[in-house]
Amino acid sequence: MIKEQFVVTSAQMRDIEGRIFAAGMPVAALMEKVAGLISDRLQVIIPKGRCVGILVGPGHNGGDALVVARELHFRGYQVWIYQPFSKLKELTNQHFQYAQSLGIPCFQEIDKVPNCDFLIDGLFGFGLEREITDYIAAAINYFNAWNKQIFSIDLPSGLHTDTGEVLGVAIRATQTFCLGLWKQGLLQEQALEYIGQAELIDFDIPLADIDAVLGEVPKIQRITQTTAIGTLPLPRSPITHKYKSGHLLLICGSRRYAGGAILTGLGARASGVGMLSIAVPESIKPLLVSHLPEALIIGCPETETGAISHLPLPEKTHLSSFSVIACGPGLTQDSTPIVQQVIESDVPLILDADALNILAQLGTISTLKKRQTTTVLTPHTGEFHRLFPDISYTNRVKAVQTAAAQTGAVVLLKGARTAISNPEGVVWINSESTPALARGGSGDVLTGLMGGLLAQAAIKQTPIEDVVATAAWWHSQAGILAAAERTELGVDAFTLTQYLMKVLLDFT
Ligand SMILES: NC(=O)C1=CN([C@@H]2O[C@H](COP(=O)(O)OP(=O)(O)OC[C@H]3O[C@@H](n4cnc5c(N)ncnc54)[C@H](O)[C@@H]3O)[C@@H](O)[C@H]2O)[C@@H](O)CC1
Ligand SMILES: [K+]
Repeated sequence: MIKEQFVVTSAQMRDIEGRIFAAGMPVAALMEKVAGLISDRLQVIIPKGRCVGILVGPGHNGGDALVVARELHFRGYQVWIYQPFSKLKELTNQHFQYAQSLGIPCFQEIDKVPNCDFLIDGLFGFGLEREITDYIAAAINYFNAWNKQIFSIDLPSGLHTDTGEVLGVAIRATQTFCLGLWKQGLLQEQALEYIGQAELIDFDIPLADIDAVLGEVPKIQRITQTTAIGTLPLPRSPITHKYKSGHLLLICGSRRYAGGAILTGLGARASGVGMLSIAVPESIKPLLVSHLPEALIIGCPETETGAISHLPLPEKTHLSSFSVIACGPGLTQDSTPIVQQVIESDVPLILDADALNILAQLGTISTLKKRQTTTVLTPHTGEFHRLFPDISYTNRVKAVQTAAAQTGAVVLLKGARTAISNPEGVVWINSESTPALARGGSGDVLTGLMGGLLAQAAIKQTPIEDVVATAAWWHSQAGILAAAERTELGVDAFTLTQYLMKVLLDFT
């Protein structure tokens, strides 16, 4: 396990730091170490000699900020301090006294502080307990309105450490230096606009203390390159053959949405899956064959609206001859019998897009209850709400944990911070993505990629949620690389499929 993987709540962070202090590490020493690391980072980012305003809170977040103030002062920056509180924690107060003794200008009144281009936000960290009100809220709005670069210590002040919700008002940070371990709130979608660029400041928390508090298998983990690459079906065994690399069946497309079938097929191709079969309405079979000559295209009888009416699988190749089935992209809602058929099968199944809307109409929980084998649901927020109308998704971690527990499925909730939970509540969060992916078709690509990876994983017995997490990571890394090379406007779903292979070369 690497530090970047862990995700903690404020209570867990409190417990972990409590163990460090109980073991003898003085609080002041840890504060000095942490603030020293932050000062080193700031010295690289903020040009020498510039004016830096330090916003100081009443607790140890403020203490961190005061140590940073002292250090930047000695390194030649023009530092001033804004500290509007009457009661400070003991250690924070000592640092405040010392900063004043050094002649660093300190202000208690907001309208007295001089202008400057860089602010350090040390108002609140993981000790924020309640909504921020009156003169503190006014100060936060005041500094946000400056539209200057703000560097937040641990968390942007005002964000709930666990849910990422704004407690009244919050600092809009340019960069956030998260201390020691990623706080859960920083991985929640609603916090994104306040966090800016987030980075972890590792201050050598012993793994033993983390394990003691989080347990052997931490409930919530952040997907990292290390965890994702480790789950890829690489390297291949030299004696493999096409049937040992999984056989994926995609059931997708309609006369109206032929493109969805093609994009899903291209996503599956990029996964390296050994055998790929794609069931589509007969009328678009030639189209699929032309885009995916290596795939076995199954032309299906279709309804008068051009949707698949049933699967003409010759008796010998019935559904259970496939390692995985992925169903839904471009299906339209006229293929209910197909969705029922695959749900009743005993084949590991991914349901996406229209298959999810059909599942919602059939009754999510009651329909899935019968399934004994792996099911993966990949809704975006709208589909999630239709599937689980009474689960709130403001805290997306809790939302996927609840949905997974209720259905017995692995649930992936798409978004800027995609969250994945297995039925036992073990959660993966994909913490890097790009708005470039918020386009029609990119979800189809993910479904195909995920299906192909799951089909190959069936052989290695990799936990399902780890494979789903790897698919989400790979998909977003391809989007990030494509956006870097083509801008965020240049990542259409087809282009995305081309970058899936390219990005992997950077990581393997
Ligand atoms: N625990 C430790 O000793 C260490 C903590 N560190 C820093 O200390 C922070 C945690 O420090 P604290 O636990 O003192 O808490 P914070 O500094 O995050 O919160 C400050 C204080 O603000 C008060 N407060 C909370 N909500 C408020 C509100 N809405 N309006 C007004 N006042 C409010 C609380 O009484 C709290 O004590 C971390 O985020 C990190 O920056 C690091 O220096 C590492 C060492
Ligand atoms: K802060």
